[in-house]
Amino acid sequence: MAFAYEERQVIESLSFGIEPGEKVALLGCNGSGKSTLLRLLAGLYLPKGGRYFFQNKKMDKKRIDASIRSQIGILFQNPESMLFNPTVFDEIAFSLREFGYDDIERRVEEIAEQFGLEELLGLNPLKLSGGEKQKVMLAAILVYGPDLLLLDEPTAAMDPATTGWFIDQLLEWQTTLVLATHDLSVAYETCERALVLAPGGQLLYDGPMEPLLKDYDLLVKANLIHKHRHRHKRFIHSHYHLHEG
Ligand SMILES: Nc1ncnc2c1ncn2[C@@H]1O[C@H](COP(=O)(O)OP(=O)(O)OP(=O)(O)O)[C@@H](O)[C@H]1O
Repeated sequence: MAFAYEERQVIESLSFGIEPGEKVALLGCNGSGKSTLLRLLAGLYLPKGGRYFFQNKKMDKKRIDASIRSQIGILFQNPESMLFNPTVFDEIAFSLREFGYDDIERRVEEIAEQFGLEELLGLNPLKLSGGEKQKVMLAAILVYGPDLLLLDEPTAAMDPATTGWFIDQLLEWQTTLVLATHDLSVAYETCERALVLAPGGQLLYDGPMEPLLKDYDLLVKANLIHKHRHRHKRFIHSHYHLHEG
């Protein structure tokens, strides 16, 4: 498929398939089109060229109704843009109410316990820290059990301990996952497959994680690592570097 914002081509003839239950890391430098691709996969944008099939049915305007929305969960890069309820409880309950679930209180309390959010349920979500907001938004998505989970830089605001907790959660969830990240170690620990986008939205790599991490030329080409000079004690030297987080 292909996608452009007005005249600006962002995704160029991308072609790939994802099997149910697969965990796929979406890698690429700033502006390579990861967030745009996640929005396409969520059905928030429709391709401007080519086709996108979700669960063997073509995604089009007619299909994007509540039943599709309840099968796909997307976490945006900036969780603030998604928080609009007066309390954390209401935030997590929102989609459950929209999709007509029963037993809402029990479901919210269960996921709040799993995420360690019990003490925050009565608070205004906008007053939480960045990492807590990410957790609330994730809980609000996972509580309705989507088949496809699309996460845009979910660990960007998390401290190392929370990131570790989050990776453990990701490994437990049975949903299909597409995880956009700049953090190669999070990608490696959670996903068996990687898609690497080049600036301009072409696919540079589609395959298992392990060989990708040994392919320095490709990682440099995709801007996922770089060489620079820096200081170690009294010496200045240069080598390949990961800039994570
Ligand atoms: N709403 C929009 N209107 C016009 N251009 C846009 C819009 N959103 C994104 N773009 C452009 O599309 C390109 C891809 O952006 P996108 O946010 O998908 O990249 P990304 O890989 O997610 O980047 P990052 O790693 O910085 O989050 C960028 O050049 C961006 O300027």
